[in-house]
Amino acid sequence: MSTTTLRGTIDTDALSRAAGKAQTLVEALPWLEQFRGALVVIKYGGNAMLDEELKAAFAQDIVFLRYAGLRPVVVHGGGPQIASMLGRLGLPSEFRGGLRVTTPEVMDVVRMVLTGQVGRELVGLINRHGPLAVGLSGEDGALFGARRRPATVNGEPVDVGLVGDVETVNPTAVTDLLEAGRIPVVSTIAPDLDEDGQVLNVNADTAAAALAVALRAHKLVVLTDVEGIYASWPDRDSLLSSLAVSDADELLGRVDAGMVPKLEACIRAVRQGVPQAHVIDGRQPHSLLLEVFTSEGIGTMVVPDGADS
Ligand SMILES: Nc1ncnc2c1ncn2[C@@H]1O[C@H](COP(=O)(O)OP(=O)(O)O)[C@@H](O)[C@H]1O
Ligand SMILES: CC(=O)N[C@@H](CCC(=O)OP(=O)(O)O)C(=O)O
Repeated sequence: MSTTTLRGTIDTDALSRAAGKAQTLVEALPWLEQFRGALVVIKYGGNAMLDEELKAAFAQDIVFLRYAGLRPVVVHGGGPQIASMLGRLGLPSEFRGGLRVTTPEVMDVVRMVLTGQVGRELVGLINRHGPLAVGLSGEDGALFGARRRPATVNGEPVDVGLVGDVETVNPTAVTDLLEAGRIPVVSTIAPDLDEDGQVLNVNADTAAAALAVALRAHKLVVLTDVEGIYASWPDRDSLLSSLAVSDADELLGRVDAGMVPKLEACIRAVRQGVPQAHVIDGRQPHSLLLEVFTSEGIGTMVVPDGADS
């Protein structure tokens, strides 16, 4: 629609679109105030990482957070990318109890793909916007120390080889980078605390939670390939917007597949002092910005007991 004035034509539709954009920016103001300087750990999952446009949008969001005054730390996975490289090399890709069976040959591939490929690519995408991102793995500066853990299948422990759980975090390598204004991009390979020179394959969700705790992060955000946490998966009407940590604990027995380590990560982070942990849809472009800067948020938020009221 247009209106003619003495000075020419005013496009009233364009004006109302501009007002909508301004409204979106203004809505972000309280969150910009609340999160100024806030340290946020973002776990970027393998399946939400397969589309080129989504990856570029994710990198934009991370840079946006940094320029908006937050301190983002990226922890990435890469399960599908590891599977693809194992396939190319003719090695088996097997999971038991949600964890990859990791022989010494598989460990070499996991380390090469996470640190040498997936991490490098994310660093490159972020650095298109400026020299901000620096990649590191749990080996750098002794960031992580891990101990071997078995998987649990039908309540029984099952050996999955060179797989570990993070037990120690020395966050100095990350905090040094943050102080220098950088964006750390972490791959989750960890030295074995019990065997000198050995490294272990660590699930990226649980490693992100351990890092969020050690850094006293304001929030942990886990991007994945589903809208959030469903109370009774796959019932699409059961998406949860928020849940208390003891309800999350109770739900743990009823979720399966890849959601188990994500829910465990949220519980671990919140129980150990991170005020909020989110599972959001990495398939939706700019979901991270919607989570941080809009009043409705997006996905599912896990909070301490009593904080959800
Ligand atoms: N209760 C639940 N809510 C949401 N997703 C669930 C639930 N239970 C199982 N899932 C499954 O978990 C998957 C996410 O895990 P995964 O594919 O391993 O993620 P990523 O590759 O991001 O690490 C979802 O796509 C869904 O199939
Ligand atoms: C022990 C274990 O299973 N490690 C994972 C590490 C990568 C990861 O967690 O990647 P996503 O976040 O993409 O699932 C693996 O080897 O696939």
